[in-house]
Amino acid sequence: MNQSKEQRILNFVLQNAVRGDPCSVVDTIDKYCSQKEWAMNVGDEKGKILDKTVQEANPSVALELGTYCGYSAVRISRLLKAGARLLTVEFNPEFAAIAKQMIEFAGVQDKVKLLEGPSEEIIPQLKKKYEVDTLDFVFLDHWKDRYTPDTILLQECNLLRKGSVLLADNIIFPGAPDFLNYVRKSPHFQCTNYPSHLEYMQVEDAMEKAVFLG
Ligand SMILES: CCCNc1ncnc2c1ncn2[C@@H]1O[C@H](/C=C/CNC(=O)c2cc(-c3ccc(F)cc3)cc(O)c2O)[C@H](C)[C@H]1O
Ligand SMILES: [Mg+2]
Repeated sequence: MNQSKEQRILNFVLQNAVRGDPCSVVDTIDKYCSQKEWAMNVGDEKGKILDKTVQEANPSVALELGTYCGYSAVRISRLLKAGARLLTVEFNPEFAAIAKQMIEFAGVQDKVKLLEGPSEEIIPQLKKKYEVDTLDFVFLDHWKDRYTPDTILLQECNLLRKGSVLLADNIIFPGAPDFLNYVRKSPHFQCTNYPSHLEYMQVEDAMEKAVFLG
């Protein structure tokens, strides 16, 4: 049975990237997805915005919603300080298996915990089952219509603290209009927009940072 695109991306990394080098894994995925097959990784242009936001937040505990192939999990975890950790959530078992191998090949498995299941089930478990107090950083890159319900759920579960940073991908394309509305209208968030382009394309896109004010 022929391979999936995600399996082809992983194989290209296993054969062309440097084991234990997260930057080479990120660059190799970008090379494959810009030259051979497009895929919905955040990519290098928006990835640089992600990098700066992560470095500014310097999180001890970070959460990612929507692991997919693990591109942004590797990209985020390479910037984490000693002892810091990234929890990344993926409910598609095939993608979770790909991402697990990607994370291990990059050598960041000690910083990244891949949680397999739907975010709406996992978020309420973070405190008790995954020993999270509050989240310092959250990257939203899963189904776009789930950004708002999950942002509300994070608040209901008391997982955000004053200064927690949310960063959302695809504000313009495919778009997350209800999320944009929600955070920009809420008195509990301070928002910043970062115009950019869709990964590997010359199509407008943007990221939105929403800092929780408590
Ligand atoms: C209901 C369960 C919710 N809870 C969930 N819990 C856990 N995991 C979840 C949940 N919901 C989804 N996931 C997982 O996250 C991933 C999903 C990622 C979604 N990303 C996009 O759709 C997108 C599209 C384009 C795009 C641009 C241009 C085009 F022409 C086409 C596409 C670009 C982009 O940058 C994009 O990020 C993964 C595939 C999926 O299994
Ligand atoms: Mg995206």
